[in-house]
Amino acid sequence: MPDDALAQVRDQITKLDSELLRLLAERRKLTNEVAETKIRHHIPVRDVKREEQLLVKLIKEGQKAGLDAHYVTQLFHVIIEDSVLNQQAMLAERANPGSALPLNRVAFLGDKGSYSYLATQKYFSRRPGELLEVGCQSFSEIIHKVEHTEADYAVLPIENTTSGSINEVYDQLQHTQLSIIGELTHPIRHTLLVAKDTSISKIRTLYAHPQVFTQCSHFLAELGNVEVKTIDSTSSAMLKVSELQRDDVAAIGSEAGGSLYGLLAIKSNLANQKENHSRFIVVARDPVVVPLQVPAKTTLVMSTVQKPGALVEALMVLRDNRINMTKLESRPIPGNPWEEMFYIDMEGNVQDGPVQKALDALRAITRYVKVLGCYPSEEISPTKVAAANALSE
Ligand SMILES: C=C(O[C@@H]1C=C(C(=O)O)C=C[C@H]1O)C(=O)O
Repeated sequence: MPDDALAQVRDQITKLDSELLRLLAERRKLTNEVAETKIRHHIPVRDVKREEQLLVKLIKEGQKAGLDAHYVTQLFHVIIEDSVLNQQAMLAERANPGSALPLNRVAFLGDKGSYSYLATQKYFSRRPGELLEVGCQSFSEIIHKVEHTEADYAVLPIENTTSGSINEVYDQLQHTQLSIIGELTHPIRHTLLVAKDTSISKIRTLYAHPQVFTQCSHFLAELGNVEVKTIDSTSSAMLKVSELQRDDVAAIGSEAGGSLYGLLAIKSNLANQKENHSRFIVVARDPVVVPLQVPAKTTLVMSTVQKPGALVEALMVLRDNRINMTKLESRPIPGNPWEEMFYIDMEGNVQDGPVQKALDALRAITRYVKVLGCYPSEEISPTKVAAANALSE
């Protein structure tokens, strides 16, 4: 294709992409109007039936336009997830009048470009007020900053789909008076980042956070003659590589983060598992009220009495109240060998009957129970429609 013809078609594509963005912004505005009605009439945010109808219609229309069902479904999952999360954030804000700050000072691990930084940006992009990032060197520093009003919120990674729970964060939660007020999941796409155009075979030194090494152990095992250096955060690893400007030094981090340091990605998908996500919690000094129209999660920490079956008994309380437990984690209690603290995430709102009843029952049979927070659940499971159904009608 001659250069000017290529430029012309690209020009049309650029215009179409801008138009798509404009339409998406318009759609978002309309869904915010829907949220206003839901607030007035106490209607739940999520309407899976409506989503199904919409998807079936779109899959059919897409098919006629030459777009396959999978593509249309994937696209609209992202769009609908965004709409549901925005509406949830709107409702949560209204349920906590006066809580919105003009400036949100948020403490997180690392600096610009760390995964925690990217998660922080994502979470606060849906919330009013400006964001002031407060990068920290350790989880205890993050907690300290919020406890001592040097920051308003903290964003902390709590678990990863490849490496599991982040014990240090659980241990911090045992001692703090802060409350969990939100959660989010963020895809972790580990990429090999370099400062200069080079190849993997030339790399001799590799910087990354220890969690990252765990998540990429298969890739690292294949690397061979490379000195692996652990560093306190992904952003420190990226900064180091950008400062050194050598063709035999690399860092592992996200491509988006690396671009903030002018780094090039020479290999992506380094994690052992293809689907690598981290779940982050957002904590603040005061708890929040979660409106009943929004799916909520409650996290508690408890220690059971020392007798056989004590944990089972506690879990039966959840079953008896038809509460779905989404996570159970145990951590040692310092100074009490072989005793454990149990952390439980469950679906449900502390203002609602079943969770209140369960908490009362747990208080009666355990040594200690504390609610660490009740917050809107950001795990938006995508609505499924069988493409065959959509196309057969
Ligand atoms: C916008 C709405 O809220 C949610 C988001 C939807 C969407 O983005 O299309 C559809 C149904 C709801 O789960 C709605 O109820 O119409």
